[in-house]
Amino acid sequence: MSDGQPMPDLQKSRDHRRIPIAKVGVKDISYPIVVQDKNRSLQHTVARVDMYVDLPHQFKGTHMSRFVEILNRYREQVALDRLEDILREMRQKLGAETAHLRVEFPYFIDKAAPVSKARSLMEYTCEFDACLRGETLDFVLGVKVPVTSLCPCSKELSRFGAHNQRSIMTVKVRYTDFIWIEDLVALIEQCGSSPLYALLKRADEKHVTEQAYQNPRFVEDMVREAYLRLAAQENITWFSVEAENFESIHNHSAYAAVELDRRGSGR
Ligand SMILES: Nc1nc2c(ncn2[C@@H]2O[C@H](COP(=O)(O)OP(=O)(O)OP(=O)(O)O)[C@@H](O)[C@H]2O)c(=O)[nH]1
Repeated sequence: MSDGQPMPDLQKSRDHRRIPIAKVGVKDISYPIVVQDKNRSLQHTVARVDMYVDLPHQFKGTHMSRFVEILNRYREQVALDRLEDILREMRQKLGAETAHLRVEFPYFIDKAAPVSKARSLMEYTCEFDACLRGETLDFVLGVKVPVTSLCPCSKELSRFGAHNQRSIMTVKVRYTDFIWIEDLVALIEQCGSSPLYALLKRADEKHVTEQAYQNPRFVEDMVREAYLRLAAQENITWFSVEAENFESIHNHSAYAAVELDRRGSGR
């Protein structure tokens, strides 16, 4: 305080409502991170970061500045292999039992167009969602994969064409051995009618249009195809897949979701 008196610390004071808080902290901090890249070793990107801890009922508030202090101590090193260190430090510095750290970031994959082979960077929104409770680290990798879907019903009924649209497939996985984002994207891209590319020349455009027409998929087909492919990977202990088709003939989306949990099944 400018008059030399100690500043009051309201956060530390007692709360009498006897209500513990499961998650309190900072949300949506923009921060540079480093992600392992299958083809280029490392990829630098900028994440939106959420950091939360639990707060016992007797405390009025958490110490918000400490979350940002911790993040800044890991400057240049906020990466998958440091998440557990960051979570441990959050728990310790905030006197909490549970810590949550979620980073959502754009990740870029260099793809070749199907015919011209023209190369371009395609953006995928990814997330690392980690939680440390006791000695258990829970980690979920999430990726949003945009694809084209073409409606089988529309194709069946129509003399010409079929309605088609951009769809977003959201996959989340828990696993035992490292999974590349690139491999997860490639797996999910097989589940729509056609993959998306940032750059298509005319020959490519003809190819993806015909590919989608030959490969019609309901939203149900998309999540079922993803289920089969993900369930075939022993390494994956849990997954969820959502598909949202932004229908071109409706002002609403078609949606489907599936989930498989093998944790505790001895596999
Ligand atoms: N707990 C809490 N703090 C908030 C909130 N909104 C803003 N803050 C501010 O977060 C700032 C930092 O608080 P602390 O982390 O306790 O700061 P500090 O006491 O200087 O730091 P420490 O000595 O490490 O506890 C304060 O200025 C708070 O007012 C809120 O909703 N809850």
